[in-house]
Amino acid sequence: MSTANVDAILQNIGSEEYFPISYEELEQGAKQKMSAGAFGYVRSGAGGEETLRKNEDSFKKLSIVPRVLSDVAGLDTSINLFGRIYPHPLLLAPVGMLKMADEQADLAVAKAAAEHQIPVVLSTVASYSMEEVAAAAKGPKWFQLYWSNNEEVSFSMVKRAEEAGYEAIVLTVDTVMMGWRQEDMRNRFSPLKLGYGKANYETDPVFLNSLGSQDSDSIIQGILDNIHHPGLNWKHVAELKKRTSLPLLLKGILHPEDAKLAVANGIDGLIVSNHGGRQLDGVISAIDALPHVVESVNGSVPVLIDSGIRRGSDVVKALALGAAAVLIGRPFVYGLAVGGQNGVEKVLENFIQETKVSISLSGVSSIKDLPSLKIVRA
Ligand SMILES: Cc1cc2nc3c(=O)[nH]c(=O)nc-3n(C[C@H](O)[C@H](O)[C@H](O)COP(=O)(O)O)c2cc1C
Ligand SMILES: CCCCCCC(=O)C(=O)O
Repeated sequence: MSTANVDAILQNIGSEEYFPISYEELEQGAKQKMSAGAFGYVRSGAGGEETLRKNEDSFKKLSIVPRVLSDVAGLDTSINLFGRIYPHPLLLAPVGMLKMADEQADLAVAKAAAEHQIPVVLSTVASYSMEEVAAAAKGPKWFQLYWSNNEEVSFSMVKRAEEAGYEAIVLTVDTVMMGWRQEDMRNRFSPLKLGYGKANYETDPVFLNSLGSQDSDSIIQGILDNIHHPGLNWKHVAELKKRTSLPLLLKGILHPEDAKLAVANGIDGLIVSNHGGRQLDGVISAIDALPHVVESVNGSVPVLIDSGIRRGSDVVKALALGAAAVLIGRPFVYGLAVGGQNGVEKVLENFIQETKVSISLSGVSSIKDLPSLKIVRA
């Protein structure tokens, strides 16, 4: 391991201010900084939170069987997605309404990710518009689309993303309506109604033209009318595919048959995800769904994963089970709440370094060799 890695591991020791390292510490730190409603919104899952818990528990039930004496001196953690090389197998998952955590929200997150050339996936319901984020941060960026009932609004947002330099479109397909979120009902908290997610809508000419009036209340009502889209189906996906030259990924795939249909519809990549346990409670954990999805697409498209990834050894397990890359969700949101841009950078540095240590100690020296690493259910 290089001296730089050791330095990074020791970064907290002797430094003046301690920054949380573990996920549990980050969560506690964020709880102290955020309002009860905002923290509850980020932390919680749907229903009885069975899936939220299962996401993490499933990772813990998997064990790495490492190799030794395999010369890991020349570690290579780079990956290739859609023809572009990234230095780490990590992306930042789309997280909407980040002003709940920090005023600089998506701007701070995109700047932190750019420091490491980690792609950030900007949410449709971001707190800053896609053009503002593109102007603030020059790193790789993808755009996450929530389908709009007025489909011309969807196509308009995709066109804007292309023009602003976003490199892929991620259509989220597990959110045709909001999950049953008891914590938010208890707290009477809706960040959408508070306007934290309106930036991409209030800057969209097609959306604005569709409204009778363009005051703040009408914009928010317009978003609520558009964002629930129970009619979404494969025809929309096929039409969207025709409308963009960018790689199109579907986020929220758990069933191998849906994965096959996605490939048949020309989709370029999949994200195995249960939305961090925030949509349908009781569903399979993402890491348990992953090998079946990977098998069903048989290498035809890259399969990424999110939901429950908390540390470097989780990244190793996901890549060993066939993921092309992983997306981090809540950990970076908590980093943002605790320390703004600097907090996100710290979370990413720890993920990067722990991932490197975990791959090396597994006896593997390149990401492309991780699928040969033995993982057992213990
Ligand atoms: C506060 C919050 C907001 C989110 N907003 C979005 C969003 O706008 N679009 C989306 O596709 N997924 C959204 N997600 C889901 C994440 O992209 C991701 O699937 C999930 O956070 C992964 O699980 P993890 O947080 O356990 O890592 C959100 C998640 C959280 C916690
Ligand atoms: C209709 C779904 C709106 C969801 C907004 C943000 C999100 O994805 C979340 O998990 O919260």
